Amino acid sequence: MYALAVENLSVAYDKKTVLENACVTVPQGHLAAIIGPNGAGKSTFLKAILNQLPNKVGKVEILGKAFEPKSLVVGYVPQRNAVDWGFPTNALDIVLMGRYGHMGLLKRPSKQDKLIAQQALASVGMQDFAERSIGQLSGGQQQRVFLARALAQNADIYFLDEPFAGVDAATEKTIIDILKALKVQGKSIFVVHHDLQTVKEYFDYTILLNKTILASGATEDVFTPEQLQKTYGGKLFMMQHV
Ligand SMILES: Nc1ncnc2c1ncn2[C@@H]1O[C@H](COP(=O)(O)OP(=O)(O)OP(=O)(O)O)[C@@H](O)[C@H]1O
Repeated sequence: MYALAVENLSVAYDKKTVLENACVTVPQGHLAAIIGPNGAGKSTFLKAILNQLPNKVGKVEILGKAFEPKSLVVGYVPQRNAVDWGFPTNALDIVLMGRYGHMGLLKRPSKQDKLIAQQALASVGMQDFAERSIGQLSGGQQQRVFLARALAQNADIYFLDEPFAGVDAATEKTIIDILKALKVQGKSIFVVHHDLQTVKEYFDYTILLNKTILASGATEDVFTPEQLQKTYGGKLFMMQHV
């Protein structure tokens, strides 16, 4: 069974097609980068997989099943700028949302849920900020809290949209170490990523996307100058580092 199987996925916004016939299968247990230029459709690809876009056509299976919004199996960390940070809630409550699907009918967090949420906050180095309003956290701290929420959910497959955007080197290291640890546990992780210089170091699997999936597979096979040229065209100026 594949972690992700996508067949002929297409998405249009206002009749403009931004994703066309994307096809990819990814085995379980990989830490996979999704890369491609700005506007290539990477966020759209994630949102379509997670059934957030009404105008999608095609077939998507996550661990052999169609995505269900209440699924506990799938954890999602959206792009930071897609989140309403004015929402009046504190960091611990955000992380507790990751436990929501695990709670009983009354949706009241148990002691165990609170403990798991606190542990998740601690694992991203944010234990001292549990009571802080999310609007009063720095960008990197917000990113850590959202990662903690996904960790508290204890999902099997994770989708993260640019988790390293605007974070400092220490936060980036914290995040990548956590993602690598998830992979060691056999989980599957998909990360929209922009920094081509760290792809080989961070990811064992790479998906190249520009309006459709251009290539996917083991990073050493896919992350080649030829494939990157195909994906980025003339816009690629970092070829010498590849
Ligand atoms: N809600 C929307 N309505 C209309 N067009 C949209 C919408 N969201 C995205 N687009 C367009 O779809 C295309 C793909 O956008 P998307 O955000 O998926 O790209 P991306 O690869 O994630 O880009 P980036 O690397 O800049 O984050 C872009 O041309 C964008 O302008």
